[in-house]
Amino acid sequence: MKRIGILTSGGDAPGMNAAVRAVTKTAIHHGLGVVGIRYGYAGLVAGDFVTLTAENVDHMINMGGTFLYSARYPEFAQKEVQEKGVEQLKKHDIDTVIVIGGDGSYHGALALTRLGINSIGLPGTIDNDIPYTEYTIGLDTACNTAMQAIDRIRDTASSHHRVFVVNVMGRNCGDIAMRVGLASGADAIVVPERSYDIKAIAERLKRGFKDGKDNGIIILAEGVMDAADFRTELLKYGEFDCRANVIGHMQRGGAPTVTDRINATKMGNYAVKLLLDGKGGLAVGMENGQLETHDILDLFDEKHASEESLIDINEEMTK
Ligand SMILES: Nc1ncnc2c1ncn2[C@@H]1O[C@H](COP(=O)(O)OP(=O)(O)OP(=O)(O)O)[C@@H](O)[C@H]1O
Ligand SMILES: O=P(O)(O)OC[C@H]1O[C@](O)(CO)[C@@H](O)[C@@H]1O
Ligand SMILES: [Mg+2]
Repeated sequence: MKRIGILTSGGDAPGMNAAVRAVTKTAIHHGLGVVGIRYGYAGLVAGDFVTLTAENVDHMINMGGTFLYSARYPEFAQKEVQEKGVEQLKKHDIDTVIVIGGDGSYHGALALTRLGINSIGLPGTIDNDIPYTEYTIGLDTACNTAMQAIDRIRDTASSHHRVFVVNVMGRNCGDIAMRVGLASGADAIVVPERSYDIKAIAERLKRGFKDGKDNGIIILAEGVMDAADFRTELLKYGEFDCRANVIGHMQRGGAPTVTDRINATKMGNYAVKLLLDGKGGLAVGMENGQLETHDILDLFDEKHASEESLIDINEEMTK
């Protein structure tokens, strides 16, 4: 093995830098060189490479965003573009790659492996939408950030006896909404994985106010609909003082939590060991708190299993 290339791709996620740091430090420990590829697959094809040293990644464990930058570069789905990327890697003596990104980015990692560059995918996305893993790097920080925002929204909602419909991120996956909804004591959690009854939600809110509650919070996954549209629908079933709120990209920023730092570090360390063992085309995941691997190819036929029981628990606790 010569040198490891590392890139971050897709939406940035808190903890990506911690993973890059772990890869760099572990690789150096084993006498390997590490090259940072900037701007995801776009930088790979352009040859935007930077040698990483232990000093480069110092203080990176606590930094949000990705210092390697990220990109959405759909052109990388084309074989001839992938081959240009491989040429760049060979030119720079890089024979293995670690990709930190979401499900889309994994397609690129598999393509590189098939073209002779052993590549390992680390789950780096706030969405937690990757099959065969209960956790993705950035999920915990994003949930904490959203939860803190909702705590603040509840303060103002209570002061005015208002209902707030709050959109949280997650693309087509409801995991952030489920976690944040339960953690913030939402009156309803609405996600793409489950059908919902907007009239029943309105009735529940009405009952709450009648019984003396002074606020209503609905956590709405962005994959279902916009908070503004949901508000319009809700108002057909009751007269609420109701506001729509979108937390948005704030959920992707900020210093990673302890959980994200530790898991990103473990995953980065593990990825180097997999490459040292000559492995490629694998996705690192976590099941019952333990790291494991699956063939990337197997992920594409699977759907991520959300912890939907969180919604059941929340439902059981609402009248
Ligand atoms: N089929 C594919 N083949 C090769 N590369 C791909 C493919 N699909 C996506 N990619 C690469 O991965 C990049 C990121 O994919 P995508 O935008 O789906 O984000 P992601 O990795 O799923 O992360 P997130 O959803 O968290 O933002 C794309 O811009 C592209 O460069
Ligand atoms: O940063 P962009 O391109 O606006 O993408 C937003 C999307 O990226 C994510 O933040 C991460 O995949 C999703 O939750 C969201 O739907
Ligand atoms: Mg994705």
